[in-house]
Amino acid sequence: MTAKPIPDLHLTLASASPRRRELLARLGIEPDAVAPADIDETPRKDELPRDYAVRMAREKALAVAADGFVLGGDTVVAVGRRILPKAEDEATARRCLELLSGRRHRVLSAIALRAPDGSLRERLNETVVRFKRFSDAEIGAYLASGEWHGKAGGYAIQGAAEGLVVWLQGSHSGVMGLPLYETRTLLVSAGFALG
Ligand SMILES: Cc1cn([C@H]2C[C@H](O)[C@@H](COP(=O)(O)OP(=O)(O)OP(=O)(O)O)O2)c(=O)[nH]c1=O
Repeated sequence: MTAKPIPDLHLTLASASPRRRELLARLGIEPDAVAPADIDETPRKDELPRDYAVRMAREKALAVAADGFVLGGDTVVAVGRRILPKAEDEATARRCLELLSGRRHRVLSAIALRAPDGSLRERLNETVVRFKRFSDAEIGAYLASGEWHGKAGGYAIQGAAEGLVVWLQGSHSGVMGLPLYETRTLLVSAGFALG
């Protein structure tokens, strides 16, 4: 007889991002299900980057119908109060890189966990990153790499972009999409049994 799964112990990752899954695996966690949340990701008028990141993580965790725990996450790159887009085309990626060149920016990475009793817990990681001042050749080479595609702020720190980072204060995993310290403490505080 096959043992019936216990729904309360299930974890669903409400994300289409393969990086979030890889980062979760570093905590020894393999989600029982991966179910991308289909939500409207348009920022509200005058919404602050950190409020937007937390709201998106929360909406993702709430949008997925599943038993057990549901984990949502959202990563936002911000320059001051300005939320940078996810770069879906080269022109957008170029604009992001020109804006980020030689200056500090913030990466807000929020996570939200819906527990089996329906309660919701959230955590936010804020990391400050400073890139070198980019030459035209560096921007050209980075755009040619295609690594910017689908990434908030038009770069991926897990690739060649890290070679352009002068300084970072905060969480490397947070910039990639899932801040591991916050994720671990959130799961522990909700009573999720870590391996
Ligand atoms: C800044 C930065 C962002 N990113 C990625 C992480 C996220 O996947 C993406 C930000 O978009 P998100 O909306 O946070 O995530 P997503 O659309 O990829 O997946 P889902 O909404 O289904 O969870 O940018 C990197 O991979 N590396 C980086 O250095």
